[in-house]
Amino acid sequence: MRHAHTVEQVRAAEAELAGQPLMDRAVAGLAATCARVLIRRRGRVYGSRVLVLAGSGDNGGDALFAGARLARRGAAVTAVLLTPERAHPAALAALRATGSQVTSDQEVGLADFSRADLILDGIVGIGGSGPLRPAAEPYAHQPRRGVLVAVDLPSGVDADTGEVAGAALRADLTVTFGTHKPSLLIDPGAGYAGPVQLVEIGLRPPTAPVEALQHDEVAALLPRPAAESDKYKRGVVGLLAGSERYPGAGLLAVAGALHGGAGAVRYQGRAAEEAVRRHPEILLTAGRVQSLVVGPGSGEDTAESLDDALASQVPVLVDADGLTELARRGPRALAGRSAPTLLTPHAGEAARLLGGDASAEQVAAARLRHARELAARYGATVLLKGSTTVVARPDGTARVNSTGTAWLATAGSGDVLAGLIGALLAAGLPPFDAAPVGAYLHGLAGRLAAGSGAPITASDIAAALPAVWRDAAQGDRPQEGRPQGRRAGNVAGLGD
Ligand SMILES: NC(=O)C1=CN([C@@H]2O[C@H](COP(=O)(O)OP(=O)(O)OC[C@H]3O[C@@H](n4cnc5c(N)ncnc54)[C@H](OP(=O)(O)O)[C@@H]3O)[C@@H](O)[C@H]2O)[C@@H](O)CC1
Ligand SMILES: [K+]
Repeated sequence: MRHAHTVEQVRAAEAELAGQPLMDRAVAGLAATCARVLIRRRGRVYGSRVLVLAGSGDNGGDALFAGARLARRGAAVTAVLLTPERAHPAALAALRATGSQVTSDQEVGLADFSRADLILDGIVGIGGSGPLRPAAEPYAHQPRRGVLVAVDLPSGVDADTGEVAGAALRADLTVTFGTHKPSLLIDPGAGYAGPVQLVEIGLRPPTAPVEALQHDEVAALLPRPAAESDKYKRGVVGLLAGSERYPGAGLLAVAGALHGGAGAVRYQGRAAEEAVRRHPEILLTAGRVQSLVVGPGSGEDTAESLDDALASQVPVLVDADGLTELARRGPRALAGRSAPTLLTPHAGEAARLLGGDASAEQVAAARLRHARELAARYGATVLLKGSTTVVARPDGTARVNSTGTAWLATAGSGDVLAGLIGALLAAGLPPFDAAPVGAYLHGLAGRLAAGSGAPITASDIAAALPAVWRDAAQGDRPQEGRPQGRRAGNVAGLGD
């Protein structure tokens, strides 16, 4: 599990360890990573050109101390101070003692930015607020050829939310200290971080408000049939999906559910004839179900289907047309439910559910905030789809998934996901497990189908699910070329 803590929690955990050499530990890890990057890139540290961008806080201090260590190994280090009168005194003295160049001339800094083999972004860390200050902003737009390593987090990214108010420095690699910050897991911030390396410094923060399931946790949560299993023990999922106008959505939801480990799929939409032709194993009769999926392509039947689903005593997943109808009814429509409800909107549907309080663009730019807001308003678990999928509970705790790939953004991909998660709900996983496990598998299936990069269809994603499931169930790590998470890959040859 990757745990991410807020700035407030990090500060409190840091205070408990007062007197311990936290900065030394952080700097040692940071400098060691930078040295490895230089050795991979140039074969040695000696003679490499390193630029340190140092702001006025401890983030700048970390960068200057790391610069001093690299200078002692023979790197040619230049430090650019963004607020010269307030640079970290001890760190600046350590760097000066190596004979390195120190300047506050931003023209020099920008020129070196383009030339350096390695740039340390120590402009601002968890002490940041608002958009980058004017002195720092030009670095966000400056071209470079070297590797940019963000210290703790990329400057310009909000640590707690991943929101980017203006410009931000786009890193090739982030070295973070003590714990992940939510911004390193959630887009758009995560997109600026690159692969993230965590340096342990001894922090003991409390329960994390944001976490990301990793391969082992997903493996442990996957339902496995036992010797005495029958279809009800494995879980029967009911699908209220597919209409005369959109029959395909129903078929894709069926494919997702069948490959999601359902003991059986009870199909209750208008595409029954085609569904049974394609998937002869489905049931068309009314009967017992252990979860319901309502909405994918449900068209003209949506209102009635949603009534039926919400009146049931089983977990309900509401997607697509079901969400549009729910937005019309508002949060009170879920008030009487005793069984769990899971909503799976994309940004546009989320905006609708929020009743016009935010646009789709605003939702996408502040994913964590809006997923939490929706979960709280509707008293339901919410899976907000997109570049990072965020799952939030009404109490604000969240899980994020980053196995996704841009190739997943294809028609019908969400229908497969709805069926897949519906099957996991039917198997007995609570929504806060079923949703991130489903998103994790769905993302990997997309990656597997897309291979080294090729257009895929939603049917390809469904077809790839068994292979992904098999790997996960056997505890196999995703193989090379099939990274576990976007940021776990060996991007630009920099990951460990
Ligand atoms: N916690 C831990 O356990 C450990 C923490 N460690 C390290 O300490 C870092 C936190 O240091 P920190 O508290 O000194 O804050 P930091 O991030 O340097 O920023 C403050 C400065 O930035 C400025 N500034 C603000 N907003 C800005 C903006 N938008 N754009 C530009 N500038 C902006 C602000 O200016 P001011 O508002 O004062 O004018 C202030 O001077 C942390 O990220 C990690 O690297 C490790 O060494 C060891 C263990
Ligand atoms: K930084």
